[in-house]
Formats: sequence, structure tokens, C-alpha cells
Amino acid sequence: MVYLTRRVTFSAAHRLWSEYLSEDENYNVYDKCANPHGHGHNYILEVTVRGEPEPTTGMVLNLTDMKRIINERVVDGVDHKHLNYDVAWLEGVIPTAEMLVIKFWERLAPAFEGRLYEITLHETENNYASYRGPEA
Ligand SMILES: Nc1nc2c(c(=O)[nH]1)N=C([C@H](O)[C@H](O)COP(=O)(O)OP(=O)(O)OP(=O)(O)O)CN2
Ligand SMILES: [Zn+2]
Repeated sequence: MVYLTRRVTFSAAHRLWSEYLSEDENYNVYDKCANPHGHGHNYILEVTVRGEPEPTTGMVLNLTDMKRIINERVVDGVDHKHLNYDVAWLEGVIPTAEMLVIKFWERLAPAFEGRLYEITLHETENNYASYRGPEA
């Protein structure tokens, strides 16, 4: 089994805020990240597929196709956007790294036809979340 990864970057703004919490609770939980003006990150997204290389091509998947799929299904929708307001498929989602990897998985998995293995989203140099899909 070979694991093949494509890394992409995008920039986006967000505000961490929960409609299930009071204003005080929001500021207690999210602190500076609850600032109403939001803040931005230069995200790094790593998408990993797995499989056996096809003998006739030497590829698990063509990385050029991976690039197109990731750009079309995720990056083009979120790059230079405000994640709380601008992206229809993130409506109602608290845009933490954890929630974003789940939503990105949902958009990418169908296109990779069972070969998607892991998604990792780096929010800062020190903070990242990884997801390997729902438990079977
Ligand atoms: N469970 C989560 N907690 C937090 C998330 C998240 O996505 N999931 N996100 C944030 C903020 O958006 C931001 O990413 C964190 O900022 P900060 O704590 O300043 O992290 P840095 O890596 O920039 O800070 P260093 O001081 O450089 O370590 C908050 N919580
Ligand atoms: Zn943030």
C-alpha cells in the first residue's frame, strides 16, 4: 500500500463563536478568537490517498488530477473567504480546524472513490487537525 499526499495552501478569515453559548461563554471559551472582526490564517491542507500503484502507469492516482479535485472541491471555495459568512457549504459550522477537516472530507471523499485516507489541516505553525473519515 502506498500513501500519496498533495499539499495546498489557502488564506481565509474566521471567527470562533457558538450560537449554543452565551456571549460571556463565547468569550470565555474562544477568548481572542471570538473577536467580532475575525482574524485570518494561512492554512496548509494535506490530502492523502492510498492504494497500489497501477502497473501500467506507476501511479496510485495522478497528482495533477488530485490538484484539480482539491482545488475545485475545496480551495476555490474557501481561499480569501470569510469562513463564517462566505461559503454556503460551511453555513452553521463553527470553523475550527476540527470542523473544517470533517467538512473537507465530506466534499473530497466522493471524488476519490474510496481511496481518500487522511486530511490534515494546519491552522498555524503549531496547531493542526487530522481526520480519517467516519468510523466504519
Ligand atoms: N480545538 C481548537 N481550538 C482552537 C482552534 C481550533 O481550530 N480548534 N483555533 C484557534 C484559533 O483560531 C487559532 O488557531 C489559535 O491561535 P493561537 O492560540 O494564537 O495559536 P498560535 O499557534 O498562533 O499560537 P502560538 O502562541 O504561536 O502557539 C484557537 N483554539
Ligand atoms: Zn483562528
